[in-house]
Amino acid sequence: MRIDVVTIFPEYLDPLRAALLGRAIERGLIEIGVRDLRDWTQDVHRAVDDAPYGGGPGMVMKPQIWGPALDEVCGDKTRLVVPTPAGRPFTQAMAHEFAAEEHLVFACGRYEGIDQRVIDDAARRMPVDEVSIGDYVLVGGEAAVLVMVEAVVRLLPGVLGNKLSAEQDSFSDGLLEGPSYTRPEVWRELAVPDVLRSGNHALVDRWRRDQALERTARRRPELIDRLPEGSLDKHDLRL
Ligand SMILES: N#Cc1c(-c2ccc3ccn(Cc4ccncc4)c3c2)n[nH]c1N
Repeated sequence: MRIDVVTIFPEYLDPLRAALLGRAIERGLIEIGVRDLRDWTQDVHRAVDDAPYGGGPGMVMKPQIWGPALDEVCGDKTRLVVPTPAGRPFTQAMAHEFAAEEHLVFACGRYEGIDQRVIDDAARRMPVDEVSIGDYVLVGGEAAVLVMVEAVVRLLPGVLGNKLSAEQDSFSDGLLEGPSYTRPEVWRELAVPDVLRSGNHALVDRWRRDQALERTARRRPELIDRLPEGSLDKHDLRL
């Protein structure tokens, strides 16, 4: 997979080259390019924004700059992802969809966002997703791209050390994951649940399922309602 990010703050994306993602790049599992939108400006001030039509606060990013940038960075296999507070919620299911793509381009807006015609024009040539990472307002798209790239790249084969880690994620079965424990057995008078030290894998699996269901019902009850038909067995339903 190749990922390109277009931004006016390329240094904001430096964390993409650290830790797990950095190792995935070194191992050739992914290629990541970060491009400075100002490289496509033609004026001495390298302006990327202008006042909004219809008035109102803030500035809007210019289509004459974004258009040529995306023309150059995007190809015939590109899926364009545009972070925006007005986007569809980014979910684990969407992360899996993105992980199956050959080429992702992330367009990072700033100010009040990117002129809508840039997105509409791109949508004439490629799949475009306007996506939000949550119901709160950021200053630009870069932080959202860091979140989405991490969520997507960790799903790629070979990136995570232990294959099961991705498969047993929160949300992989529609539920939040339950609590995790490691040594020591007792810490500050708090003990690890006995079942986890029983060596009985069936009991451990059952306990973990119960914990996931109870935590989901308590913290995200709407996820229970969204489970596919037949997801809950008779043992689950007794909870
Ligand atoms: N994904 C995502 C986001 C953003 C986001 C993303 C891109 C841009 C570009 C510019 N802004 C600033 C802005 C624009 C319009 N209205 C208010 C603020 C952005 C915010 N905010 N909150 C999220 N969950």
